[in-house]
Amino acid sequence: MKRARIIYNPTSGRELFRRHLPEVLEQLERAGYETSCHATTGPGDATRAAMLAVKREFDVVIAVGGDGTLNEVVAGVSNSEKKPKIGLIPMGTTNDFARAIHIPRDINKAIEIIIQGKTIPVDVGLMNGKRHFINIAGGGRMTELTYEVPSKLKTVLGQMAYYLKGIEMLPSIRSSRVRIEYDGNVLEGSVMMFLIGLTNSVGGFEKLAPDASINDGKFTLLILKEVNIAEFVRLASLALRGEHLSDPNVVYVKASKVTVTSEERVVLNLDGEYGGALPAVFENLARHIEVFVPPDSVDKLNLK
Ligand SMILES: Nc1ncnc2c1ncn2[C@@H]1O[C@H](COP(=O)(O)OP(=O)(O)OP(=O)(O)O)[C@@H](O)[C@H]1O
Repeated sequence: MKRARIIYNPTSGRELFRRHLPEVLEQLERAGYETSCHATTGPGDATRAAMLAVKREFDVVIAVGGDGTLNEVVAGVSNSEKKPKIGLIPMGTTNDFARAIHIPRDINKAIEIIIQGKTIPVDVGLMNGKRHFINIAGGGRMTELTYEVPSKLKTVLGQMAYYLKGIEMLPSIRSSRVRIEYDGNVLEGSVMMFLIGLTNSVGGFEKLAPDASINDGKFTLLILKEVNIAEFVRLASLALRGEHLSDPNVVYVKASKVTVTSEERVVLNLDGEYGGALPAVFENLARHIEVFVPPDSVDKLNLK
């Protein structure tokens, strides 16, 4: 019998998952999975739980929560040789990764995808050899807003909270002088922000990196050069429609290794959480984990 470990954030998604747990266990049992659960207790706990699941040789680990929980689970399995396959039940306010691989927010449908058994290898990002990311790493004053949004506000308002915070922060946005090295190229100058993405969507901007592939071993590096506020707002609205790529203020390239340094203090954001400050080396761990995906969506995933 196959063994699955559910790691769920009980505070995520208005605590809906706990009520559905009995039927989820039954659904998995019928499909031949012996399943046990762990409810996370706070930051870092999902990583510890995932490491334990690796040690106890579970075949599958199911991350239930938002991008934060998934990030922690991936970090927990990432350093082991024999990794469990990762299933995903999106319950968070931001579920960028789930959206990128077409996992619906419906609990039973998400479980059904795991039961169907189709997995694909996907890339994982690693910063400074120790911190993992699954969606995006970024730096610059602009990217700070993602973790400055209070979680209460996020729960109530969802995506809207980011936009409100973004508007509030607009006047204080300024550029940072950085040196960015990517696959042998160098770019030096003042930038509003740089983003190092694995998937195509970030915080509701689903066309930010329209050609991103989740298993090509490459990041999409997106750099926004120094612009004034009016220009910034214009570019943000272009980015919503995916029309920012050819703008002269935007650098848009693919790279598997990116090194960023600065003489200023530039803080980083990893998957929406505070990620320390520069200097940083970002490496793409190609095809590092196996995740369950809907079999009928594989064609739409832009796989390499
Ligand atoms: N029992 C808990 N109480 C409080 N915080 C928790 C608990 N368990 C986990 N966490 C923390 O909550 C963070 C965010 O959770 P998660 O990503 O699952 O959902 P979310 O906050 O709804 O959505 P998102 O992170 O996508 O905005 C996790 O990274 C984890 O550190």
